Amino acid sequence: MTPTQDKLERIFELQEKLNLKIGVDPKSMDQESKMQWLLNYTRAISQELAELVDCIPWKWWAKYQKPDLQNARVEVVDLLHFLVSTAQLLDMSADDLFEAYTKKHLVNVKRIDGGYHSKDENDCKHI
Ligand SMILES: O=c1ccn([C@H]2C[C@H](O)[C@@H](COP(=O)(O)O)O2)c(=O)[nH]1
Repeated sequence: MTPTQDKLERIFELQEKLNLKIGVDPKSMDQESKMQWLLNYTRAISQELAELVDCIPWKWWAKYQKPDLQNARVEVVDLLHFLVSTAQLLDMSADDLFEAYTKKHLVNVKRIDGGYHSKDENDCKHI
């Protein structure tokens, strides 16, 4: 990591390198391959999320389960790998993700401050 590089940028760089090593290059994909890889990553996210759930005793009828918070942290990191890969497939850079996050954050705060009694389907169109 260079002294001026931020952590999100570094994560995006490492993820791009790992995915290239695995043989996945979003920059050389046609639309059909992009759709296939979006599905692959969203399925992977769903599976990793299930693994995260398994780190928490969720079976209300069973007594053998124990929390595994160390593994929960690893699952969060696995999820981040696939989330960043998904963002990269959608042509988002670390800067784009940060900008979209902060814009959506403002929408969320406005919704909560306004009581969030109804959903405005258009309040995210500018993000
Ligand atoms: O295309 C891929 C495939 C895997 N992984 C990373 C994400 C997780 O950290 C880990 C998941 O692999 P398993 O531990 O479930 O084998 O590999 C990627 O980043 N990109």
